[in-house]
Parts: sequence; structure tokens; C-alpha cells
Amino acid sequence: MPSSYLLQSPSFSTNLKLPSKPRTPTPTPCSLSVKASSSSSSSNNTPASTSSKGNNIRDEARRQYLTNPPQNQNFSAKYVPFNADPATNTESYSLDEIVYRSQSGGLLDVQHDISALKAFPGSYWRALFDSRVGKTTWPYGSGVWSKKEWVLPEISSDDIVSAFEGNSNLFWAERLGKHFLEMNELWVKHCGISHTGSFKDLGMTVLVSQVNRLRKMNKPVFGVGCASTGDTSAALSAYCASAGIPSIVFLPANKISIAQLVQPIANGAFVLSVDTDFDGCMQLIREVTSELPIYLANSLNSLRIEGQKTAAIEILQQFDWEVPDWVIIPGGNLGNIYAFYKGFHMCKELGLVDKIPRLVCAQAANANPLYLYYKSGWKEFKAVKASGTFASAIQIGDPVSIDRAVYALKQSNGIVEEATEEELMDAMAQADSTGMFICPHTGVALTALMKLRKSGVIGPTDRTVVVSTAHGLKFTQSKIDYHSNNIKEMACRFANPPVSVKADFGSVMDVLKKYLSKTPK
Ligand SMILES: Cc1ncc(COP(=O)(O)O)c(C=O)c1O
Ligand SMILES: N[C@@H](CCOP(=O)(O)O)C(=O)O
Repeated sequence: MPSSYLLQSPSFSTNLKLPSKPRTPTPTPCSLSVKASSSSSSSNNTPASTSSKGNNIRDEARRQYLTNPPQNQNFSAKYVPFNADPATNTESYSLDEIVYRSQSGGLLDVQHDISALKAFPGSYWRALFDSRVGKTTWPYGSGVWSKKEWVLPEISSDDIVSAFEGNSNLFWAERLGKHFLEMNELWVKHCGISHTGSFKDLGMTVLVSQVNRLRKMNKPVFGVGCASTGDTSAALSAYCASAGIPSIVFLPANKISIAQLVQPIANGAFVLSVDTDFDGCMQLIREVTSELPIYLANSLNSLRIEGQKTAAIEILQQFDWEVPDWVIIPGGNLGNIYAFYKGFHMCKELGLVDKIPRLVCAQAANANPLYLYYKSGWKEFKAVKASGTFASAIQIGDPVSIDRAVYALKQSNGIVEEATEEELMDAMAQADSTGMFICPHTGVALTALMKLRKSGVIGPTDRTVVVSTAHGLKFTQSKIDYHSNNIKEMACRFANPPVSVKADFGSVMDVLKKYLSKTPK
């Protein structure tokens, strides 16, 4: 068992002696009045959070809305059963209802009024979204809320709880691509460079904003709860704290990193450390939220998907609306793979692009129910008992969004791959050696890429995006274990342990000369 699991107390010790283009706004291309890019705060040299009249950015958004309300915009969204046949389905719910499951017990999906959105051409949406990047206009400075019409079109900007999440870095991983993968077009979408250090912020801003609205409507929501492997709980507690809403998090005891554990504690959440695994916590929170006025924040709640899907739209935007060939995503509870599919699909359906990328979902071999299902030719799904993995945030054996993931993969001609502990840790170390500092889950996704490159499925010139889902700084213990050669039955081929040396000139020179003679120029 990796030693990071043993971390529950901050007083752990280790063998390793490590020192303790913003875009130019494009004019909106149609006569529709769009409050896209009020530039009052940036054009008059006043601080971003206050206008020249002393209003804050929320006040300014309200004033803009009242003086110049949007014309001809009847955008709306509702819950429908996931993958229901639109021709026969009669079941739907307002987003202001508290409902997580369909009548038959299946998943729900947020369905947008596509015909209202289609009243505007793809070129309109592209220009509108592009015009909002790099601004502080409330709420469009967020990469999620810059697509508000496609996310929660009916929520008042006043109710939005946002840390201006999203707009994350999509960078060209030149050396990793060329050196380790013989490919020129490897890109990493760094969703972990975010407010709480993971992609969960994208969905949580949407969910907590809707909760804020529900509470103002006097709906019975005392607080918001989730089960978590560490990232959902961090995001939930931060957004709730920012809105003054109580949060309750169920964490599997001794199975998340110290950095993740401390996040909800610091943000004032009510933290339950439960003696079970994530699947056990998930079961408990589902039961609890059906009894108590605690709103369920896991991605079973389809509101989360609406925020997470914006990362896919961002990728297209960052490539100037050119579609990459492949997008590789690590999967656990499996909401995110569907969120990416949904974002890409909406862009195609609404004419922003003409195709979607092929999706790859990557799982840890120790927690691989989707992989096994895929390998069976989608014959029979069986939940598994997930074992310990360094990719601890995806240690999930009974994913709630299994149906969503299968749908996304089938619709995108997708593939599922898996990574052993050694493969994912080696991949992480290789990526880090090219200047990154990725999380083990991104190591899982990179392993999938390495396998697909080796088998020739992904070609040397294919433009490929690996989604990095969390910040590496949340998972330093795994890196310490690896670079200390401190993992049972793992060769740690790329370990780079520090060299202990006496504090005298001669010893230091000896060590350096040896290093220089061995290191290739
Ligand atoms: C860092 C990280 N990567 C990947 C995932 C997988 O996302 P999903 O559960 O949506 O499949 C999670 C959470 O499960 C995560 O926290
Ligand atoms: N990795 C997740 C697991 C729960 O995922 P969710 O997206 O279904 O809430 C976490 O960080 O808790």
C-alpha cells in the first residue's frame, strides 16, 4: 500500500531530506444586445473591483442589466431523464426543484432549449465567448460564466458565487511530446491551476450558485454535502464558505492527501472522516441527503456537469475553434468524461465547430470498472472494490455516472485505457522531468497516451490534449515516496533523490565533478 495512504497526521516523516493573450474583444456580430464586455472597469484605470462611480462589479453588472436589458433572449434549461428520447419523454423538472434522479431512478441531465440558442449562429457564440476572455466584468470574468447562456441561462448574476474559475492554461508540452512520445502536438489543459487546485471548481461554482438562489427562494436547503476523494470537498467547502452556506463533507478516512484534507477544514466545513472507502461515503451521503435538508453536491447532481463542460468549450476556444484529434481524461466517478463530451457536442450542435474529438478515458488499474466494461465489449458492467492507488482521487469502484460515460465514449468513438501503479508513477515522473509538476491522475492519462502512441492508435502528428485534473502540489507525498525509492515493488526508474554531502568545499567539488562527468551534454 503506498505510504501516502497512511497520512492522516501532519507529523509524518519521510526518508527524503528535501528542504523542509488576453484576447482583443471582438465586436458582437449581430444586432442582439449582449452585455458581453463592459469595459468600464478596465478602460478608465479604476481598480477592477470598482467602477468610477464607486460601485463594485456586481453593482455594475446590475446597472448594466437594468439600463440595457438583453433583447430576444429566451434561453432556458430544465432537468430531463438522462438520454431520454425527446420524441416520447414527458418527464421534466425545473432547475429550481430539488431532484437528483428520474422517476425510474436513473440519472438526470440538464437540457437546454437548443432551438432558442440556435437562433444565433455559431459565429455569434464564438465571438461572444471570445469577447469575454480576460475581463473582470461580473460574472463573465469566469471561464464558466462567460458561457452563462449555455450553463444556467436563467440565474440572476446577483446569485452567482464565483472565484473567476476556468480560463485555465492550455499549454504546448513540447519537450514531453518530442522527447518521450515522438509527437509534435501534445497539449496539456491544466484544469488543476484553479481556485482550489482541481477541475471541480468549474462544476461547483454552478451548483453553489444555484443553491444560493434556492436559499433566497426559501427552499429547504440548510447546507450542501458531498462524499469525496478530496477535490470535490475542497471545491464545495470553498464556494460554500464564500457564500456563507454551511458545507458538510464525507471523506474516506486515511485515503486522501493531507493537502486535500486541510482544505475543507480551513474553509470551515463540517468534516466527517468515515471509516470506509469513497463508494461507502457516496452511499451514505445519498441516504443522508434524502432525509435531511442537505443538498447533494456530487456529480450525480447534473448541475455540476454544466460547469465542467465549459473546459471542453475553452479548449476549442484556445485553439481558435480548431478541433483537436484526441482528448484524454482520467476517470473516477465518471462525470467529467461526459461533461467534456457534452461541451464538445454543444459546440458542434450549435455550429461553432463541425466535429468533435475522440475521447479517451483513463483509469487506474486498481480502480478500473469502466475499463473492464469496455474490454468486455460493453457486455456487462460490474462495480469493483477499488484498491489503493497513488491516483487516490479516482479510487472509485462503483461510479455514479457510468451510463453517462458509456454514452460519451460511444458517441465520440472513444477508448478506455488503464494504468498500473508503476506506469502512472513513471509517467508522472517523466512529465515532471520536462518541467511539469502533475498529479498522479494526470499520470494515468499520460500512461494511456503512451500506450496509444505505442500501438499507433494515436499518430505522431495527431493533435492531442491531456486533461490535467488537479494541481501536483496536492499530491507531494506520492512524489516524495517515488523519488526516495520508497515504494514496495516499484523500480522508480526516474527517481531523482537528493545527494547528501558534507559542508566542505572538497566534498561538494567531488560530488559535482562526478555529476558533470556522468550527465550527457
Ligand atoms: C484529480 C481528479 N482527477 C480525476 C477525477 C475523475 O473525475 P470523475 O469523477 O468526474 O471521473 C477526479 C475525481 O473523481 C479527481 O479528483
Ligand atoms: N474525485 C472526486 C470524487 C467525487 O466526484 P464527483 O465529481 O462525483 O463529486 C472527489 O474529489 O471527491
